[in-house]
Amino acid sequence: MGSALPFKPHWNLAKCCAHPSTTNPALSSLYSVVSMATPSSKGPITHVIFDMDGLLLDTEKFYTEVQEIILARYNKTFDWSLKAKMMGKKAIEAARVFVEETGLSDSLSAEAFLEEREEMLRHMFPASELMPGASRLIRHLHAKEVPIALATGSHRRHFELKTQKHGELFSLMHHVVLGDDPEVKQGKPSPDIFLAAAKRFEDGPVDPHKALVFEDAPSGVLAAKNAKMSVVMVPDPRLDSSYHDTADQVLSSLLDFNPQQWGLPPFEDA
Ligand SMILES: O=P(O)(O)OC[C@@H](O)CO
Ligand SMILES: [Mg+2]
Repeated sequence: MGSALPFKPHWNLAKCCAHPSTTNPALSSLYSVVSMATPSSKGPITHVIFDMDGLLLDTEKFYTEVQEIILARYNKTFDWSLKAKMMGKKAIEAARVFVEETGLSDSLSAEAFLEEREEMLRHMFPASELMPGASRLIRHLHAKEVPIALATGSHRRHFELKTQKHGELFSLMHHVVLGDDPEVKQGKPSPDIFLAAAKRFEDGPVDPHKALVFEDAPSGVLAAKNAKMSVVMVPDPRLDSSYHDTADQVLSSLLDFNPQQWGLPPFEDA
């Protein structure tokens, strides 16, 4: 499905020496910054846009589990190279990737796959838990009056099930853009969702160079870059590290984010 990534990145990723962890390997584990391009060339960040699945909520494991179950029926195994191509996308787009990449399209349609997946997922999503550092970062930015928004490939029904236990935290977002929003014509890696999110802040369209996106998925990182935004990637460690190269900064956890590096107010507990 290589052709499903129509947007070619065209920015320069100068690996930076500004952050101590990039020059001193001993500090690297301390900071848990996997890699970093210089944020200084981007100008200070004024607005933040969060992805949801796999970044704020530990929901990617549900998709993985269900897809493993479905594939086992065909004596096939689900792996992280397929996962990398599906994650972050709208449901139907991910479903097409699944049936094509597994060679099942003749026996299983994308629609039938979705129906079967849905039946299992709807029982799992209400148990969704927050990822480490998600609550701390959202609450910090909100308290410091940094405008924050959510941009998730999830459609409304899934969004509601996943956030059932976390309504108060998600209400801190200035706005939420979902995968089934009419303005999101194409899912990630198209920039549609991030451009829609940037438009809906109170003070009108935000200059993309002043927007920082947090993402876990390769398609989401590309979508942010296609929208000309800066992006911090917090990938699952099982994802191939070649997917890190497109991000401006790669962290092991949201807990390792240093707002000051991006011109954002520092944590008071740091
Ligand atoms: O955009 P996010 O929030 O990762 O959601 C996509 C999703 O439906 C699962 O991969
Ligand atoms: Mg995600």
